Amino acid sequence: MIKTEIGQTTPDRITVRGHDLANELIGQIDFVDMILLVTIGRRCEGNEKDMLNAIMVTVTDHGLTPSALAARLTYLGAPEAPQAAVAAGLLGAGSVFLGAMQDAAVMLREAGRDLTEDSSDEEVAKTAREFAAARRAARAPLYGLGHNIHVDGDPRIPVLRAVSERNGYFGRYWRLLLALDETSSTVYSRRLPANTAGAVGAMVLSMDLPLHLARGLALVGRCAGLLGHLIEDEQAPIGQELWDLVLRQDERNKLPGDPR
Ligand SMILES: CC(C)(COP(=O)(O)OP(=O)(O)OC[C@H]1O[C@@H](n2cnc3c(N)ncnc32)[C@H](O)[C@@H]1OP(=O)(O)O)[C@@H](O)C(=O)NCCC(=O)NCCSC(=O)C[C@@](O)(CC(=O)O)C(=O)O
Repeated sequence: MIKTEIGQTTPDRITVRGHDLANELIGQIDFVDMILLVTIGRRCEGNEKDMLNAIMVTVTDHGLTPSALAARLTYLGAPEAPQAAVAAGLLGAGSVFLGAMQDAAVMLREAGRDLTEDSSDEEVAKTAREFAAARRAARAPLYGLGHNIHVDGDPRIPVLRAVSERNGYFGRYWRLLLALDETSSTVYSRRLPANTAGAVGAMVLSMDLPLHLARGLALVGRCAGLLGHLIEDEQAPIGQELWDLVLRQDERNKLPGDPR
């Protein structure tokens, strides 16, 4: 039997996780509750909603990132297919940009396997030093650390930390992430500041949610951001200008009207 436990439908009724969509969900729960309902089969509990809302707001947009550029260039070629442009913007959400939340969660769980919530700062710092040195030796990236723009610190980190603290989710994984940041300049050629991927990874781990939600929430949130870029592109398209800019920066390309 081909089936799903997520939703069922009849001619006059749709159920989602056993709830009547029309009579129990629409107009009665919000999108963050619905995300958890379809992904893990229950609505938010305790302080989860505040955490998840903060994650969704954080990942929605970051300006002309690789994901936004991919979406707007795809939209240049296929204005009839906004879904393709959004999909193009999500395809690059991988272990380097945007999707690294999941890689960071997996790495922090591995690095913190011998730590507990009661581990001392010294134990956390020692774990971070040894783990960073081992990653360096293996030439393996420290997921959740480093940034090509926010080289002196990701402005989103202090507020995501504060959200986690006020909701009781500032635990060993957050402490380990910050300890890795702290020790990075002694292991690498420069400081690798904790970044949003690391913070979201630590938050999803601390809430004991499935790690797929780390990258998954980034995909859901960025969908809205990419939609914003497409709507803006309707009024102020940038795709052609981007293409021309790239061509012109190589003098072997000449565009109509360019000086010979
Ligand atoms: C993010 C970036 C590529 C930046 O690189 P950079 O360009 O600054 O540095 P590079 O020139 O590559 O490296 C110079 C030297 O440092 C070494 N090095 C650098 N980082 C290192 C590291 N973590 N572990 C070990 N070594 C490292 C490297 O090996 C080299 O060593 P060497 O060859 O010996 O000189 C890099 O950190 C990285 O891969 N991080 C891990 C993946 C990660 O966490 N991604 C999340 C980024 S946040 C995000 O996704 C949200 C978003 O950005 C996206 C969006 O919105 O769409 C947003 O903001 O929302």
